[in-house]
Amino acid sequence: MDHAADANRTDLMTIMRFVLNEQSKHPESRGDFTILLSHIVLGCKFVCSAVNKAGLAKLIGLAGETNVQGEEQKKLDVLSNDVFVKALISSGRTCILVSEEDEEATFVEPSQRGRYVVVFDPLDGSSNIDCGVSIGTIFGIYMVKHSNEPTLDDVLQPGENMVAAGYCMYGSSCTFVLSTGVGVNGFTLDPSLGEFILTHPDIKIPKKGKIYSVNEGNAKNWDGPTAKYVEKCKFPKDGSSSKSLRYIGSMVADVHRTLLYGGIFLYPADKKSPNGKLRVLYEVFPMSFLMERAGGQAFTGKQRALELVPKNVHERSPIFLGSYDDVEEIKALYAAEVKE
Ligand SMILES: O=P(O)(O)OC[C@H]1O[C@](O)(COP(=O)(O)O)[C@@H](O)[C@@H]1O
Ligand SMILES: [Mg+2]
Ligand SMILES: [Mg+2]
Repeated sequence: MDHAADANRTDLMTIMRFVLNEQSKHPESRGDFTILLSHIVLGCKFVCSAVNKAGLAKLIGLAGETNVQGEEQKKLDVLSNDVFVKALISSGRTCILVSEEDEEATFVEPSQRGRYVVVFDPLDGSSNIDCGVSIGTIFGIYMVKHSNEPTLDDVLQPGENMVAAGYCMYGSSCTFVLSTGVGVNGFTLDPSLGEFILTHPDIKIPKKGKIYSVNEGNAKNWDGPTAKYVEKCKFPKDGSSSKSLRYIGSMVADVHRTLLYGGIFLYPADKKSPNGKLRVLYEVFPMSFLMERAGGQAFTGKQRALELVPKNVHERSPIFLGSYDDVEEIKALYAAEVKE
């Protein structure tokens, strides 16, 4: 490494410096959010390190348990969940936690309680763990209404009430993407410093993209608008070029590529899964929040995704998210179906 050049990088913006700068814009702030975020970041670094040495440390394979969704839990799912639950509770800033891996919401003891609700998917893309393909962590943060008496209503809020959302992708590099409500910023972990550095300031998704991302193996069960949309991507009739298909099967990685390159990510409803597969609170909402803040859109097939009001913590929803113009097209197809 060129240390002289490194020393000259006076603009090195670490994620904590970034959040402290944001905090200073709100003189009334007590710094609670900054502390909460520092614990989430620490959890991500811990999981990143475990993911990197998974094959060596015998962390791949099944843990022998099944989670509430009936899915087999991988060892890394279990470990990541433990890491985030401990990191979040020990921040002293959380009140209620909802994890993909836990059946019920966790209400934090009054002595350790703070003002935030955190919903999270500790490890997204589990099916890609054993082959070393990109996986991630997704989170969304709400403010509790009354911290003295937290109830499930504090969790079952529409996504537009979130105060922040983000994800960390454990890929060829470890990337943390965050929105605290205005704009979206991306940070890359410098392993030699152990710090996330701002590398993707003010991310804006291209207005239209050249990529669609969907599990085409489910095509025989799709509804009309989804089938028509994918057909248009492959065989456009308006003279435009066809779109390329890219599908990793880890939402974090598929959404990250969509955010940076543009295009659309679809996990639609189908005849076998009328509510789709992805979970509203800790997959659909955080990613929809980020997409909208980056200038894109997120649609369920019926409505703007962030306006959904979940009725239970593990509820699922179809989701179409990405570039503004691409989502407009699928919205038009669903609107036309209603008129037919
Ligand atoms: O294999 P499929 O049905 O295409 O599903 C892929 C989707 O499932 C998920 O892996 C579900 O997430 P988990 O691994 O957290 O259960 C998403 O990341 C991804 O978008
Ligand atoms: Mg997931
Ligand atoms: Mg998961």
